[in-house]
Amino acid sequence: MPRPSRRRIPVVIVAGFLGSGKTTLLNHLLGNADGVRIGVVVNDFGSINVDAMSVAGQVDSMMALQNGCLCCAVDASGMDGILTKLTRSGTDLDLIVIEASGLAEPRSLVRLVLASTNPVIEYGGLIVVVDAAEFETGRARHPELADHVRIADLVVLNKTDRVPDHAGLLATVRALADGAPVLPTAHGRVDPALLFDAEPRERDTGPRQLSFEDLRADLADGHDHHDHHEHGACADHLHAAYESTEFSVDAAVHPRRLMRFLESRPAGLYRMKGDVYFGVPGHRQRFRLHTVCAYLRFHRSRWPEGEPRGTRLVLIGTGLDRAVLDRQLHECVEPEPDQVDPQAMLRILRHTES
Ligand SMILES: Nc1nc2c(ncn2[C@@H]2O[C@H](COP(=O)(O)OP(=O)(O)OP(=O)(O)O)[C@@H](O)[C@H]2O)c(=O)[nH]1
Repeated sequence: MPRPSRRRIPVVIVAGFLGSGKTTLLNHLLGNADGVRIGVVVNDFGSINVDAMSVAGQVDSMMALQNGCLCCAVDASGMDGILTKLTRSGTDLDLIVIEASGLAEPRSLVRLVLASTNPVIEYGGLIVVVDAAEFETGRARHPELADHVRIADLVVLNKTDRVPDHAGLLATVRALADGAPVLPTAHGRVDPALLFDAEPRERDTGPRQLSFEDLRADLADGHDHHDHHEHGACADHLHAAYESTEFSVDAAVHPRRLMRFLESRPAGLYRMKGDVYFGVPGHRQRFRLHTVCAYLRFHRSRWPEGEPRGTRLVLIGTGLDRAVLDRQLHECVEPEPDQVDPQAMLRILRHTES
């Protein structure tokens, strides 16, 4: 694949609601970069940066930021600092991808990149990943999700494998995207060339559109919202309604007890991700857990060399009772996993991909 030929390094933002498939898409991109050197900024809402762990090792240069949303945690000079660190990392990058947290406000991220004074980068466009299985319910609760589609330069309608008949949804998303290309896909398998070429489109000035000239003018007038808000005080943002908590033990959990917890998890617990150690004979590998609303999947793989065995999960949702969740998860801890009958793994394995 030809490398992007522009002299400045394009900075592409990948946004999309919790669990829509941003990291999956990023990994597909990294795995098919074909010599294009990619720097990555990964931002996780929770305090354990699962996304960074998922992309580590494949990337030319990475900065990981956790425990908050980049869009509120840094101001324009903070973003400048991040981009400068990446571009000075010694790797001659062709492209920078910022993976937003699942609760980020993409408009703010666009502003931050546009405000950068780093002379070697340029804004390369906004890609919004949409979860085909959850979008309609999601936007009923959070109309902002439709706004995110409206301002995208490229929309990836992901998880179409979970919605075989998605023609109606595709039409809806296309109408919202207002002329930006919409790519139906599964497992983030988009042609990387499309991302490298995701140039910010020329926009006319429809009433609900974000004009990049307007954004620049906003910034020039000092109207960047980061000039007015303290860290984390973005009450109008999607993540104001969400909270996260973590569970981290250097221990195994019992497969049946964990499964019971997962099957009865509260409705407000929209997203869980992280690593689970069962330690059961024959099943001592790392089980990476992902839940997105009702979706539940484990991905089994080897533990990276030297990584301590343990169970480390991030839980994100609304109205979470942290104390109860913590107690319930602690009740799943199994001190003698060697003694657990491997049959206890059956229900876990039903939800597992290797
Ligand atoms: N069936 C199906 N599962 C998918 C697809 N894309 C991603 N997933 C799964 O969905 C889960 C969440 O995917 P991620 O890529 O981690 O989503 P994300 O947007 O990075 O998540 P956050 O950063 O937490 O917002 C994982 O279990 C993925 O394997 C898809 O197209 N189809």
